[in-house]
Amino acid sequence: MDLGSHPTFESHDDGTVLTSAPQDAPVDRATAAARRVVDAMLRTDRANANLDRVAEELNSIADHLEEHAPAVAERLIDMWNGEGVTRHDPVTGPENAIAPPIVLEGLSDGSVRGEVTLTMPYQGPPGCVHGGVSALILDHVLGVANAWGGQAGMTAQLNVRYHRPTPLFEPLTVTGRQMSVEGRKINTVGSITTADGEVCVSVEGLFIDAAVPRPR
Ligand SMILES: CCCCCCCC/C=C\CCCCCCCC(=O)SCCNC(=O)CCNC(=O)[C@H](O)C(C)(C)COP(=O)(O)OP(=O)(O)OC[C@H]1O[C@@H](n2cnc3c(N)ncnc32)[C@H](O)[C@@H]1OP(=O)(O)O
Repeated sequence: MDLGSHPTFESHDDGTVLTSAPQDAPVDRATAAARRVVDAMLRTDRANANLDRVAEELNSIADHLEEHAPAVAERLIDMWNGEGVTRHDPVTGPENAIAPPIVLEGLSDGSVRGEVTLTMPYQGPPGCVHGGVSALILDHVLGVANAWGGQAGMTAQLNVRYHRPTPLFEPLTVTGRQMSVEGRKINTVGSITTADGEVCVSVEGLFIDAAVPRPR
């Protein structure tokens, strides 16, 4: 899978930042505000907050953004050619309000690593992370681990084991590592652990090196 050049690398003492750390660009600031709105919407007092006004103002913001939206095909070309591949995805993308977003580093031992504290929008069981959200995060982290390992691919299988509930509101460490490459088949593992080192979720993924054409 051709990932092309990656315009957002930065060298750090600990490793190499593989994803796009949020910057002070207007789009990053606007997306961070949208993320804050999603979180606050779940926390606010339904009886006392003026939600009619909130709906009106948010719809007016959406109207403005949609008025300035190019055709989807054009937008996809910009995303994949101009802006860098790590700015829009739902796990690390600073421009994607759905993303926490997680900053991932590639370490010299071949693994990738990031830290994240997840909040209300990612809830599954009471006070805990939704299992599908953990799977989403790990699928992506394994994908980045493959890129860091030198051969990337499409997810063909993801085997997820939930060892214990994953807490919200606590720092979590997410890791991934490419284990082997046999022809087009890539085996990759990863986990989500608490600050105490307890493994909450572990995954084994099979990825297949497959060409996905970039929009042009
Ligand atoms: C220098 C550092 C750089 C760092 C840069 C950092 C930046 C990183 C940037 C960006 C990271 C991005 C991270 C993204 C991560 C997201 C991942 C996703 O969400 S991927 C979307 C979900 N997955 C799909 O939609 C796939 C759908 N499936 C398919 O397209 C096909 O089935 C595919 C490509 C998986 C395989 O299809 P075929 O036609 O190419 O190949 P066939 O011939 O079927 O299989 C090849 C071999 O693999 C086995 N195989 C295929 N699928 C299998 C499966 N599910 N289970 C077991 N084996 C399977 C087959 O049995 C065959 O094996 P035999 O060669 O015969 O031994």
